Amino acid sequence: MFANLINGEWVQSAHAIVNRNPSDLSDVIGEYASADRQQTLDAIAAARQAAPAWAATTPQQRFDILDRAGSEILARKEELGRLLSREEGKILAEGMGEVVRAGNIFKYFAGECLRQHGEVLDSVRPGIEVNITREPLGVVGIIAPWNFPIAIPAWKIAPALAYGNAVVFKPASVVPASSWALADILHRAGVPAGVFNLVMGSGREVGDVLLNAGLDGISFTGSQDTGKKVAAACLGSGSKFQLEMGGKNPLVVLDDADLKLAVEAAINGAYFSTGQRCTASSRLVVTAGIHDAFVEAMVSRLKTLKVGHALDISSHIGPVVDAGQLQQDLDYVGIATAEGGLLAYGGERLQAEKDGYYMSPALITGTHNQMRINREEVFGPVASVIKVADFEEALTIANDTPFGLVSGICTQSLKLATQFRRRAAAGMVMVNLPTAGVDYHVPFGGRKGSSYGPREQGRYAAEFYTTVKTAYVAA
Ligand SMILES: NC(=O)C1=CN([C@@H]2O[C@H](COP(=O)(O)OP(=O)(O)OC[C@H]3O[C@@H](n4cnc5c(N)ncnc54)[C@H](OP(=O)(O)O)[C@@H]3O)[C@@H](O)[C@H]2O)C=CC1
Ligand SMILES: O=C(O)CCC(=O)C(=O)O
Repeated sequence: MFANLINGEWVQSAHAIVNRNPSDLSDVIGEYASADRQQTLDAIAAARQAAPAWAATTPQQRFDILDRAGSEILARKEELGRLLSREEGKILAEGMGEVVRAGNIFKYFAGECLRQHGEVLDSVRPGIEVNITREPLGVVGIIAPWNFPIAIPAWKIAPALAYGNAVVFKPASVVPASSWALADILHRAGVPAGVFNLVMGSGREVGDVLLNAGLDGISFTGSQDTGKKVAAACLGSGSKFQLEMGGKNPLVVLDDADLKLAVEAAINGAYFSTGQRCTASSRLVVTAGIHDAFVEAMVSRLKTLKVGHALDISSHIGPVVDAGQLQQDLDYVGIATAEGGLLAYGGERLQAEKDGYYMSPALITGTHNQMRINREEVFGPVASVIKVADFEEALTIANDTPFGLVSGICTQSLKLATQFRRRAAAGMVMVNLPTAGVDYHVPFGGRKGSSYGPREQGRYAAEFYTTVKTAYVAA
């Protein structure tokens, strides 16, 4: 059984998480130790003890460790990419791409260790100097989702360590293998005992302990429902917190769009990675003049996509991650058609020899923005089309959502693209690009119900993982 990493030791548990391949349920990836409450408390105590010495390391020491971890991740991209695709179900090219992203993130934050700086100002009073510096929070709890099993842990763990914090990390139960591999790499890269702890286990048990332990910070990505629980618990226990929680992202297609480009952006954004991205384009907002041609071209393109085993290089779309998510996706197709939407393509459970969780990508037309299919996050290969009159209506509909992560537009008009960029009520805007697929060195995050707290990624990550100190010194 793959063990948890607590205080620099591999620790077994009484119970196991059995990790199965969603492409082929007969393929068991491994058994992973499911930590209990006491083991989670042990990990927190170890992190508390290790945090001050880690905060006092030199930037060079932290650089060396994070850089070594990044190099190993990059060197093992094929092996780790296969492992990731086996446990989560995204196709191999996407799995390997995600591993490369994780390696680059560690390299980037290794560099950030060396680039930390403060500010010196003269006081408004004579003879006084003001120094503004950043300090680590202390111990940070990290709770990750299943849809990016190595990149999301990387973009939380790397800045936490780079800025001098100790970490207790809980991965999603359904994808422990990539997290275990990452913990093993960090351990061998030289992270001191207790500075990085891995506690695999359920949200109800391990997650609950982390939320109520009064940690210095909690960084969470996952559903809105759980995010609300995280927020309430952190307010109670006094932990600083940061939440990333999904989207209902619009891709606007205007009459003047390059049709081929718009279709490729929509196919990529809505269906690649099986639509299991918080940045997925689940609402396609299309103006009347291009609507019919767009829908026809989408259906033609969808017919060329092969749904299949994630490790089969001819597959374009892998399985859904598990039975619960598959049922949720199929239910939403039913909800949309019951509300009056028309199923233009797909939306069916696909039977497979190996019993994987396969469904055909669904395109639903004739929808309006108040339908549940356009208000609630599905998190699967399901997209709906909303027909609108013109740019102004498209923008209004794009912004009319409880979420605000990404907003995209396809147009050849610089003027309308600029208007959209300025007026979109979202944390990220994409012009003539899919809504999904972001860089690792720039801020990531949204507005309204999508996010709470400082942005993740790039140097903006320092806003969450550090606290600012202002010192007044009489000269
Ligand atoms: N925005 C995004 O990036 C993501 C959004 N989602 C959305 O969430 C839906 C459900 O996915 P799911 O994985 O169940 O998401 P959850 O929000 O339930 O899980 C995310 C993480 O939180 C943990 N967790 C769950 N309950 C608690 C709790 N009470 N206290 C502390 N931690 C907890 C989970 O642990 P455990 O795995 O053990 O349950 C997991 O590590 C999806 O259908 C999708 O709509 C999901 C993933 C990512
Ligand atoms: O689209 C991306 O590259 C990132 C998506 C993401 O972070 C998520 O789905 O949680």
